[in-house]
Amino acid sequence: MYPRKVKIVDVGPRDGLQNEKGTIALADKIRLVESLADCGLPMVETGSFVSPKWVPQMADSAQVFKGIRRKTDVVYSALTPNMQGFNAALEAGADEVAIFAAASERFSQKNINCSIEESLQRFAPLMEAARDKGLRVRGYVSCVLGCPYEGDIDPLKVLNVSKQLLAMGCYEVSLGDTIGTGTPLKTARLLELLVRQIPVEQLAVHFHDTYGQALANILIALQHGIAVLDSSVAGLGGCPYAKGASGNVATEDVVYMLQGMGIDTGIDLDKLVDAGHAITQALGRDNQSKVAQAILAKRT
Ligand SMILES: CC(C)(COP(=O)([O-])OP(=O)([O-])OC[C@H]1O[C@@H](n2cnc3c(N)ncnc32)[C@H](O)[C@@H]1OP(=O)([O-])[O-])[C@@H](O)C(=O)NCCC(=O)NCCSC(=O)C[C@@](C)(O)CC(=O)[O-]
Repeated sequence: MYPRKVKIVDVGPRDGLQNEKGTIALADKIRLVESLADCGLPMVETGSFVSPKWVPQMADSAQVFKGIRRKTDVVYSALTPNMQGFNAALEAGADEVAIFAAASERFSQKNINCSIEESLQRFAPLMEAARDKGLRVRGYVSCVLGCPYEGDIDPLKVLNVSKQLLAMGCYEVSLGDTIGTGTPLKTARLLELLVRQIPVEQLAVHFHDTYGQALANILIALQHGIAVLDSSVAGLGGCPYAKGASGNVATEDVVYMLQGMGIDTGIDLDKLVDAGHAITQALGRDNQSKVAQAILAKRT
């Protein structure tokens, strides 16, 4: 009924840190990526090559990529909105890139300054360049279960954008509940529609935990056969263009739940708790992971 093995993509160094207002030392960013890789995570979203005017915190992504000690079995990926970002990511040594579209017109305008249709046109040359270079491209769809500007989103819009990203050559689409308003019932309705038309191997889920629904929604995703989950160590994060959006579901909480279900992730939970503790200490932030809080309390 559930997948036996699940791939977790930790997006903490990108989605987790992009919204931080204060300066984060380059060394802390590098340490975070390296420590996540050391936990056994197969993929770490390491940075983003977007306009530094739009997202200043990601302005040093090239230095992060260049500074990390790499493990050969880990994919270090980057977010790229256009050719400029793609070229910079390639130059910095990203193993793969992700393009990001939305199921909401207004969010698309706020986030990347163009319509959904224009964003897809912008991605076309990037997809061609990636094909030429043999680089895999992941696709994101934001606002799949609600938009900060439009409210409810028609699941058919999510289906439509997802299919277009896959038709353009993305190997997988990650479905973003950007503001965390999804509930299990809404998630089930969306996924029932999607898995009828898209091979489940091409779907991933990306839940923010703003309303505390993320683990319940992940369980629904697993029931639909989805075996790729995005999360962020210590529950870091938030989208700068979605007011009030809190962090992604905490990786520690996801790993703990999956371990309890007998699902293999290949991740060392104790090391993960250490990684989350180190970055929250560096940021001077509370750790949002309940599991990390419990394990850390037990240790002392
Ligand atoms: C897409 C743009 C660039 C369009 O922004 P624009 O202003 O329309 O772009 P432009 O092409 O007119 O260029 C304007 C300026 O930006 C520069 N520029 C242009 N492109 C780049 C680039 N790649 N890297 C660096 N600089 C760039 C370009 O060089 C120029 O510089 P200027 O001449 O003014 O000095 C902008 O809107 C942008 O950067 N947006 C990024 C927004 C973002 O990163 N949002 C957060 C990530 S999405 C997210 O969190 C959701 C997700 C993925 O996690 C899933 C979920 O939870 O839903």
